[in-house]
Amino acid sequence: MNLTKLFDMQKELDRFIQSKQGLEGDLFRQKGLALLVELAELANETRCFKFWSTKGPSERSVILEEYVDSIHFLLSLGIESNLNMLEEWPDPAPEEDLTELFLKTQQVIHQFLDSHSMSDYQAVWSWYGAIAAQLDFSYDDVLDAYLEKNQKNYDRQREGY
Ligand SMILES: O=c1ccn([C@H]2C[C@H](O)[C@@H](COP(=O)(O)O)O2)c(=O)[nH]1
Repeated sequence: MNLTKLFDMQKELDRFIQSKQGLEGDLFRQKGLALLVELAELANETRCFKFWSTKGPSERSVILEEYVDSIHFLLSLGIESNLNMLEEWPDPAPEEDLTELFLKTQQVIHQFLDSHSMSDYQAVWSWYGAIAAQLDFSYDDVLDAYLEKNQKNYDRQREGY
């Protein structure tokens, strides 16, 4: 999937949020922690690791919205570190069960937060691609949900979130 339009939309949204909140400067570390939190929220909605519970996962739409919250912060981190020239979503990492995918993704996010490198940034995208595949989300599903949540984020700022 081509990422150029998403980077452009994210840049606009970030600019809007920062001006609304009266913020300037580097928010890389805050956004890094935000991405780790969103990843954990996503894992929590899938309930993939909750061997002690018989309750099933949340509704698909809830899981998809959590997924695209991560995509917002992943795009935003790319913009903060001038890596938004990445044009295509890198191929997904190999299939594994969801628990393993969440652990690997968390690991590569930490690596990227330390290195700021393009290769680690691409690796984070690859692991998110593998999570999407495992959850049966197509690129179109992700794109549509991103567009919807992007709009919701503007609305929330306007309503004083
Ligand atoms: O600089 C920012 C800050 C927040 N968000 C978006 C990403 C998520 O969709 C949402 C997270 O909000 P919470 O519901 O986790 O508060 O905010 C951005 O896109 N850019």
